Amino acid sequence: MKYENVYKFYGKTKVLDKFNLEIYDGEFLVVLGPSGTGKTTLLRVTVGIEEMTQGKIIIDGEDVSRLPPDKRNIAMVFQNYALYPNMTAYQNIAFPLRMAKKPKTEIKRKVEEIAETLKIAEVLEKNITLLSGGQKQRVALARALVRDPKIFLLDEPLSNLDARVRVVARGELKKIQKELGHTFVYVTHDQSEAGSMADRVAILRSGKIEQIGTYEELLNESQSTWVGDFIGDHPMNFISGNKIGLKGHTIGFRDSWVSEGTGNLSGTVELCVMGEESYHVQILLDGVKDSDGILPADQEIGTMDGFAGSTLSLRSSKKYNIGEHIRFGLNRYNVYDESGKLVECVKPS
Ligand SMILES: Nc1ncnc2c1ncn2[C@@H]1O[C@H](COP(=O)(O)OP(=O)(O)OP(=O)(O)O)[C@@H](O)[C@H]1O
Repeated sequence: MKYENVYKFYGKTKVLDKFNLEIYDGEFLVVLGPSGTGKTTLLRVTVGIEEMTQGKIIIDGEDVSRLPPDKRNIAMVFQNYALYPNMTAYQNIAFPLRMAKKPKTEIKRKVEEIAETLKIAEVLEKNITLLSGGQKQRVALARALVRDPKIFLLDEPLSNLDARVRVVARGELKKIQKELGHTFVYVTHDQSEAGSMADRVAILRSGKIEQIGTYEELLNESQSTWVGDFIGDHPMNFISGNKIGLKGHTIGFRDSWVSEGTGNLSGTVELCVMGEESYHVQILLDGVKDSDGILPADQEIGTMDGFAGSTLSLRSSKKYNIGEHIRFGLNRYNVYDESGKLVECVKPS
């Protein structure tokens, strides 16, 4: 599927801005981005429940931009599942096939088959209101899958599940997608979902793709300070390049890219909290007041609202006491120019 120069306006508000993207067949693409950046609009325009203002969507060489939703061979799973509350799970899943006037025997066979795959066979006769969040989510998925569409659009389908069920559901979803070979376009706010499921992640910013790649590439080779700040469990750390001889540039590094004990940076531990696999250590860098050294605490870099240049976060296997003074160096870092664009990824040997 390919988007070519797609624009979407709501009145005067530009939501999709010359949007271009090719999604490969069988790919699991996750779309991440801040709130209000056009993710849901992108899905709604793709499935056809919202008309685009300008541009094309091409599927298998055919321009589907002006086709009605039921002629696009695309299914969408909504965040709130949009199930029919007065129907059983069976009736919900069968609904699109009934609308397509399929024979009863075929409907029964398909619904049972998909219910088996998604492990909801035993709840088929239950009313939808009696199902758990996880079961509802699977019914919604089954209802989308039963039509056997080529492309699936999923808008935060796991967000109503509790944290543990969500982790299991992620794995199942990924497995189903690979087994069936469908193309999935999956919108989420949850970066760990992106990291665990996506073949590629597209970061949407103001209706355009800011960067696309594997989650790892986005983390390690963030193309802009904006992406570095946005992606990851913690934002990328940024310091002035002056400190290490790169005047006018910004140095970006992840909290795990440090070696403790030696190096040309030092600071005082402000906070040390235990994470799942390591300690998250917050450091107030030395030299904060030095105008030729580290950026002053109140200075903002680029578009990173409220980013205080003086406080960094590190990941460590060691527990530190508050007030402890530590020295550290960088195992790798990225260099950004004045406009916040990536210049170089450096890995000192
Ligand atoms: N029907 C509509 N009429 C007018 N403006 C709309 C409409 N739908 C969305 N918008 C606006 O378009 C912009 C993008 O909305 P959209 O829901 O696509 O963002 P999103 O990235 O999915 O956000 P979120 O992550 O919060 O769900 C927002 O500014 C929103 O207010």
